[in-house]
Amino acid sequence: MALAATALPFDDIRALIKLMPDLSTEAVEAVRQRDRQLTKPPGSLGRLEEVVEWLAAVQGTAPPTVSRPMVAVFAANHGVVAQGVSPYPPEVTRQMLENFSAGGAAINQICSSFDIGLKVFDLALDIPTGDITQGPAMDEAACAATMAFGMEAVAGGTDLLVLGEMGIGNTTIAAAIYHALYGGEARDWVGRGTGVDDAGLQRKTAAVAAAVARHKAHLADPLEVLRRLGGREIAAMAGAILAARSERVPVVLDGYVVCAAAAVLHALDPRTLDHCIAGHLSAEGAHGEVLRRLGKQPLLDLGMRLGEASGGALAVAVIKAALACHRGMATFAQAGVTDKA
Ligand SMILES: Cc1cc2ncn([C@H]3O[C@H](COP(=O)(O)O)[C@@H](O)[C@H]3O)c2cc1C
Ligand SMILES: O=C(O)c1cccnc1
Repeated sequence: MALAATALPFDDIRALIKLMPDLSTEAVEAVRQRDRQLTKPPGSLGRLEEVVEWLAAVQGTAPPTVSRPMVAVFAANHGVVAQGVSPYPPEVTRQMLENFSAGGAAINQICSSFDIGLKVFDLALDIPTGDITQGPAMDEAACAATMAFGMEAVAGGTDLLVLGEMGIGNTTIAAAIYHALYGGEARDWVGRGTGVDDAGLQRKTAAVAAAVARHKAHLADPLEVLRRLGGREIAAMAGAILAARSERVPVVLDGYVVCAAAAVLHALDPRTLDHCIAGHLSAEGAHGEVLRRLGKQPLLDLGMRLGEASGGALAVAVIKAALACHRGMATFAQAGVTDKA
């Protein structure tokens, strides 16, 4: 990409969005043509059929392939925890990374159940971002550099990417982003996260309201929302989504927190999420409204509210089965089954 030497980092991101490849309508047509010949009534696999069309559209090939699915978990710490917004201390972020390495977390078990690779990225856990109620989370250079890190992190090596996060306090960060992008009242976007009590919920709502009020004059630009109210894992995931698009890699979004990264990109240009699917509906209350605004219907609804990419990774099981049906089922001619007249 040719960029002027004077270009600001955020301008690089905007330039990259303009270069996004379109999805392939030819590949979708080829998938539909094969689907019509498979031994089942047309449309009977419902959403599974759409999933295969989506994979083909993104990858630009028919049939599409999912041979190396990968979960990428981005971890960061947040200054806003000083406002008493999480029942857990920020040390838990690092402790959970150790748990991921040891294989003891939910995401380890889900990945091994469905043969999914797992990579975890530590985004300077010892240096929390600024408390968003007091000032910006990051400066522009740090935010753009973290987006670039997210792009590099997922480059190559996968044909289906699931994004996830670990960061104590990040449901407050996500709520602030939604409140900034979508308006309404702070309480519309705030949930209990890991389980704050009523007093904690009040502190959380007050922190989200205070953060958005403090930065109000600068929130018209979604990238300013990201740098002022976001966190490093959110910025890295936004970068990862963009990189996946340029590499034609389909992306599975996890829950309420991951979708905050998606929402920033969607506000810049809704087409940035054409290669993304919503893995599940989180039990964190506002997630349904977020998905409605993003125009995404979740694949699963299991009452989960964990993060770590757990809901997204479970959706890979459905995606793999959808593709196995498409690639492996016999046609009416092959099986000697009579098609409808
Ligand atoms: C042991 C443990 C494991 C987790 N795995 C994901 N999260 C999830 O909870 C955090 C956000 O919730 P809040 O905003 O309420 O702090 C994130 O780290 C998220 O990934 C966890 C949280 C805990 C405590
Ligand atoms: O849905 C999520 O992303 C979520 C919900 C609660 C806690 N952490 C993450």
